[in-house]
Amino acid sequence: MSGESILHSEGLSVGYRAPVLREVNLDFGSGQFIALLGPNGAGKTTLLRTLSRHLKPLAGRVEVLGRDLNTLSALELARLVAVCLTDNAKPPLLSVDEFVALGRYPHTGMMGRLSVHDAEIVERSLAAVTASGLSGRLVEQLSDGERQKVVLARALAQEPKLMLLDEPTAHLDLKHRIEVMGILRSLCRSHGLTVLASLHDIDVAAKVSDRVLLVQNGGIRDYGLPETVLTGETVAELYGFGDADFNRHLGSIEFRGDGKAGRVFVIAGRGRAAPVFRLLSKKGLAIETGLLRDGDLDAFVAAALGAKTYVRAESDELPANGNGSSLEEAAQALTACDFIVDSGVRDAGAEALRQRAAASGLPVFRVAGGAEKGGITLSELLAAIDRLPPFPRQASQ
Ligand SMILES: Nc1ncnc2c1ncn2[C@@H]1O[C@H](COP(=O)(O)OP(=O)(O)OP(=O)(O)O)[C@@H](O)[C@H]1O
Repeated sequence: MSGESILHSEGLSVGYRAPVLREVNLDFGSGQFIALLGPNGAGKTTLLRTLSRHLKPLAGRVEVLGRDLNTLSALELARLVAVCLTDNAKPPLLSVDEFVALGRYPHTGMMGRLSVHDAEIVERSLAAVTASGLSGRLVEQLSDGERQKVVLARALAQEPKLMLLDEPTAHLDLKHRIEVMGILRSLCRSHGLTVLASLHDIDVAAKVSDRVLLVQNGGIRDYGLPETVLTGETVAELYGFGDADFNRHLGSIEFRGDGKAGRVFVIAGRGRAAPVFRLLSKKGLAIETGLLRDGDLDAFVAAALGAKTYVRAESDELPANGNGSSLEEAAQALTACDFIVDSGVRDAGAEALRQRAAASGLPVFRVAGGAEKGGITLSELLAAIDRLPPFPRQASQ
């Protein structure tokens, strides 16, 4: 479904008096969901406004389905391209159904009557964004999230080839955000619709989009598969993160603590410790952890949080007596920490570290939920940490 060129641009410059983005060369096939990403003020809205002919290009050309954007009549353009910009319109005295029906006018003409078929499309479009219940209400009386769905329904009713959406989920709660993204994605798959949507939620963009278009510093920074373009470094540079990391394996942002509140060793493994890591990191603790197998979910989360991780390779079977060299390193790190959290994983490495923890004389907290029975809740862990004497404990001993 991606052979046909839906949108093509060459040497495009967009902006106002001065260019905001230069040399924008795009070529989008049909049936793709493309996320437009970039920091505030990078030019996402300006690009969408230019591609939808709300703004004249400063240079270059744009083609929609092989036709020069400038030569399309307003009606032809509306049949091909639907646009939802952020200026959240509140048309006075229009009902939801009348508003969504406006999307049919490119097909019926301004004076055209809605056929039964058109009325069905209006109904289907409202249902697609789970807004059938809003039928009969006045648009001006809707909440921001409800109005956003209705604006999307109008765009769907237009049955376009290309949808240009500026922050289409900004006002939606998590459930509706996921729903709307799912609907747009399935329209791309089933109807060959192409969507270019500016998104601020990079976690969502990484998971729903077929391609990502990154804009920054006056131009296109990158374009391609989210799986290859969205690396931790690229995302950090794009948004200027200092204290967070985008983890490409998890497709999510992790926030690092400043690590100034003390040092904790977490006996982790098999993904059990991910919530423990986040909790300790928010508490401002520097984290060390082991002994993880390569590819363990815990290793990804720990790395994203800036933890020092002791990993053994999949092939590197721990000797029965637990005397592997990486185990020894992990054990030494453990005894140099202020306290220990045991996530209750049951394997030879964890067992060996547990014995070293018990012998270290350091406080050890076992959290519930692992393979081992017993343990405290995460709230109890926080309270227990608060009761510890000030760190660094070992310096004062
Ligand atoms: N009407 C205008 N006249 C002049 N400059 C404008 C106008 N609208 C926006 N700009 C400027 O153009 C630049 C790009 O703005 P734009 O709204 O396209 O960014 P954006 O990437 O959509 O940002 P955000 O994520 O904050 O919505 C900004 O520096 C902005 O101040």
